[in-house]
Amino acid sequence: MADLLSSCHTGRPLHSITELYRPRNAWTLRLKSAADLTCKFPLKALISRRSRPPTRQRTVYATAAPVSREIDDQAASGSKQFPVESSSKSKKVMVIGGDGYCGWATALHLSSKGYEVAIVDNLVRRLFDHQLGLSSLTPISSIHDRIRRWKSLTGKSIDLFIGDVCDFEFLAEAFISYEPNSVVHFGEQRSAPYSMIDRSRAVFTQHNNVIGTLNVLFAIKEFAEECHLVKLGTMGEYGTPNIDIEEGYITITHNGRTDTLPYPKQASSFYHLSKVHDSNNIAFTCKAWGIRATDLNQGVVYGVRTDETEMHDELCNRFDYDGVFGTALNRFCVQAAVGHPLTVYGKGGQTRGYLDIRDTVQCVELAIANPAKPGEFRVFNQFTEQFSVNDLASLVTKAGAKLGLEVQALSVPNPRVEAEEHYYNAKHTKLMELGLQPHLLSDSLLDSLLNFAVRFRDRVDTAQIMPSVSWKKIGVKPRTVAA
Ligand SMILES: O=c1ccn([C@@H]2O[C@H](COP(=O)(O)OP(=O)(O)O[C@H]3O[C@H](CS(=O)(=O)O)[C@@H](O)[C@H](O)[C@H]3O)[C@@H](O)[C@H]2O)c(=O)[nH]1
Repeated sequence: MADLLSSCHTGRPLHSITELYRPRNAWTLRLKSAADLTCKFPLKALISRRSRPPTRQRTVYATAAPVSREIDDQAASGSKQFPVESSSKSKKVMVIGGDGYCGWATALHLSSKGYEVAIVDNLVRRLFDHQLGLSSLTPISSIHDRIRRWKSLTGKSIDLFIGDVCDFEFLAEAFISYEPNSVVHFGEQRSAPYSMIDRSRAVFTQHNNVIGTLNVLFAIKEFAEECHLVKLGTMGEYGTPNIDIEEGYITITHNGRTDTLPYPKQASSFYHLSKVHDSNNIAFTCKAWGIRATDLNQGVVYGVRTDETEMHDELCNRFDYDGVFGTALNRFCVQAAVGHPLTVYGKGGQTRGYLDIRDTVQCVELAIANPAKPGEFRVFNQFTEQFSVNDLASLVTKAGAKLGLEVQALSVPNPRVEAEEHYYNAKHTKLMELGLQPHLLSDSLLDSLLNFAVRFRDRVDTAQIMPSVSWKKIGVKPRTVAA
């Protein structure tokens, strides 16, 4: 904890979140690499000696503290029992990053659909806010209160493993004790601007994301080889090529020979690049070890409410509007609500795929319910509609006017290095074929998002709105001030 406080104080980014939860030298056995450990000590045997019998609800900390049933017991009284679908018994899903924006909504959705759910999270997203002086538009409860409230409302338990997937021993223990059928991996540093603050944040992002995913792949190989990996990738892996974007693969004829190859990747931040590296590692392990995996190349997510999160204030999701973690449409709604000009970066012709958070949770459910085959590396483009930044600005301006808000769009110098006018046409049919029923961005949806922002506008810190992370100015000196 001393480390945590000093990190918050100095703004020093952590190289690994494990630093927070485990004093140095606390383990007699430090894992340098899985291969090291496997040859010196039989890892399965080592961990099975330490593991506990499965329990209905667990909270396991990185240091393998005793199992706690406290949340269950406190919450069980007076709960409304939802029917559990019979097939759920064998459907155990581990949601890595289940305390974050997409992860929390997904964990609840899967739980409500009858899956057994365990959240694995190191809570580092909350720490980033402390370090940078940021805050969600919406007040969010602790993960413990969230899970307790869910249990009291629905009777459904969510297991909790608090720790870092970069710490393989922790991850191995979570896998062995939980025995997941599917792993949904949201547990990555997901902000492009965060990864461009300074050298150490760039290194943190790539280390955290790439090594975390590599550890998940090793854990599947070693402990759960049938387990289906559903990995959150990004549409940003493709960049903005001047040809149509396919779903993962493109068939090319070159010098008279034809092959179907991974679609070219042109990511444009250290964050987006980390996802490219992940995709390569996953594709390789599918081939080499027969892992089954689905890479969900997700677009920009908007919205905040899902059927489950709106059941109670304590289930409320986070809503980022700042220049580091806030994404385009959500930011514009908050800006409109507080009378701040909409921050269109550069010419505003940047076009991306977008989707409602209610579709994120639906897509993940569809991927889990229709798993990839052993050895298959499946790629789905996960978005429902394309918009340019200018499109979004004019939609928000119109919706704002209906609510009596005076909204203006302002072109601000683009802090990023990206094409501001370009061709963009990305395929997104595979999830539709599996049955996705999209929530498209209608007037009424935009009205409700704006109303939501208006409801919480007193919580907005307008100093966090303008972008302050520059792709070109990134340097080696640690930036300790609010980004
Ligand atoms: O106030 C703003 C904010 C953003 N933009 C522009 O809007 C576009 C999208 O930016 P964003 O911040 O909404 O989204 P991005 O940085 O691309 O990242 C987000 O969306 C990605 C999907 S995608 O964009 O790569 O398809 C996810 O992978 C990330 O985790 C998520 O943070 C960019 O061209 C950006 O320059 C503005 O013009 N004004």
